[in-house]
Amino acid sequence: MQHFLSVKDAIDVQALVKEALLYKKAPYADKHLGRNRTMGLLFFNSSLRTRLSTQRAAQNLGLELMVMNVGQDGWGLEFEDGAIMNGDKAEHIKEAAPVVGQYCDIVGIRSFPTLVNREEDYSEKVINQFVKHTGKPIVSLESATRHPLQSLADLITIEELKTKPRPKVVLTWAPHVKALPQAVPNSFAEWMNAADVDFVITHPEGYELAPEFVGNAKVTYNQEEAFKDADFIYAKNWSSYEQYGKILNQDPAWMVTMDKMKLTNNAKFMHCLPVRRNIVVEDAVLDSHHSVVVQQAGNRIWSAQVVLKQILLKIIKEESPYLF
Ligand SMILES: NCCC[C@H](NC(=O)CCC(=O)O)C(=O)O
Ligand SMILES: NC(=O)OP(=O)(O)O
Repeated sequence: MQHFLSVKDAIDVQALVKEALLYKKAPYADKHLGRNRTMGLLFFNSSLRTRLSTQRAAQNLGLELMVMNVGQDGWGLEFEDGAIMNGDKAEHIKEAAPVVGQYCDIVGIRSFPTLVNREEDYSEKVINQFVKHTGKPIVSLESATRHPLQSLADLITIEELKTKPRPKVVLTWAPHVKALPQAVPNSFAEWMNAADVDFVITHPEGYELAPEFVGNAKVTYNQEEAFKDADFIYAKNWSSYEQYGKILNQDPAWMVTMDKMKLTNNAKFMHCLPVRRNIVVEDAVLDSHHSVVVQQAGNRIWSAQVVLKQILLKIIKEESPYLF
């Protein structure tokens, strides 16, 4: 694997899931793979799970780590080609990224969307400039439009917990107080469309995701209809794609409740976290046997570890082709 930015970088999704579950049983099986190599994690935005689980995954593979909150501690970065840098941005990505590449063998980037400029966000301007200028493999730690390490962990969780070969998986929009990115639902949809599941998306009118992510999913505005016989309920808020970055609806009737969970096939409740209790989902669901959110977050280690393994194997192969 060269970079990890979307499901397209996973040559065989099922094989990745299987390998991740092997790591869960034997976390240190490849402890020497990352020896004398360093991973850098650059955060433009807050994180708990991604930061800690990716560090843990890297440590399990013997990698050294450097972590930086570039959004807070770094120089303001300019991304425009040809910019006259007379404002508050001290450094251009054309220097910053290759400098990071001098220090690190693999680089993880977290960079949320602007939610103002759709074209810019959907062109993945920030992470793609790191890909272009760093000269090292780049791992998305949640970019403007995708969160692939999360989606792989979600698929691992579904694989672990499914009770039938082709479970019904429902992605439901839920209310929120803030305008949030489409990255998590986009990415979840992209991975579910690559998996063997019966995939349904439900949201209020105006919250249609970009068609390239919806793919072949069934889409309905009727949440209760969607919940019927579901095996997994995956809740997430997102802001509008059509009226880009806007909040169109905060109707609490879209919150996931115990009454709605009763319509399902005793479904597991999933959320990428952080989740706002009694806004997105009521306490009764999160505190019940339905909720698998902690196990799901735990699986972030194995999703990161299997991805870093694939990238390390490519680096080692290129350095020492005679070994293969
Ligand atoms: N990495 C997982 C989700 C990150 C982000 N959530 C948030 O910003 C929640 C913030 C809040 O609840 O205030 C999102 O939706 O993409
Ligand atoms: N799910 C997730 O990515 O969590 P963090 O934002 O805390 O990393």
